[in-house]
Amino acid sequence: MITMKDIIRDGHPTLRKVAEDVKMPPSKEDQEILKSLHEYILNSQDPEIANKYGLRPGIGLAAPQINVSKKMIAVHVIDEKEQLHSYMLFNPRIVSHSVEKAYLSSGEGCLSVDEVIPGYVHRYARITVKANDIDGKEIKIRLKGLPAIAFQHEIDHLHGKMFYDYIDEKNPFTPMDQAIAID
Ligand SMILES: O=CN(O)CCNC(=O)c1cccc(Cl)c1Cl
Ligand code: NI
Repeated sequence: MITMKDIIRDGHPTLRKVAEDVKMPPSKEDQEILKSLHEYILNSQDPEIANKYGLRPGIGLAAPQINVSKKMIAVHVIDEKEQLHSYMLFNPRIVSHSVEKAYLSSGEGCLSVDEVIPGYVHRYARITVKANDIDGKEIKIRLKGLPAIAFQHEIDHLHGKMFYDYIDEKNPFTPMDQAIAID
């Protein structure tokens, strides 16, 4: 199982690389890695397991964060309508998005960043993602709200981007006039 010692931190070069596409159909090894990312998030959201193994909670995880520079992400998050969004994906890419932006009013955090970096991270409010599922089948997902934000945070990891790259240092809490605040 993945624990915090497997998570690489800011400054490690892999976090700034563009990850490799995963060849389809996926190998057993790639499928195991993808499952381990998803397992970490579930474990990190279980108070007992998280406490026992000292896991920082997460709603998503990307393979580069465990020093695997391949396009794999896992997300497990409940949206504002109490709908569960749980995914393990290869090669996710945003194929279309809203003009409208959104941000988490509480800002964002990252397992690969040990300090708290306050500020609004402006992202697309709605996105359409194409990806391959664990068996290699192509899927298309439309997302909004917190799941859309989480997907953008994870897909950024596959392109060497970190959430704080978007925070305006001079005024970290710039509320973009047209942007939606998500609590
Ligand atoms: O890349 C994934 N992580 O670093 C896991 C820890 N961060 C989070 O779960 C997290 C926290 C706040 C906002 C977003 Cl969008 C995310 Cl994703
Ligand atoms: Ni992160």
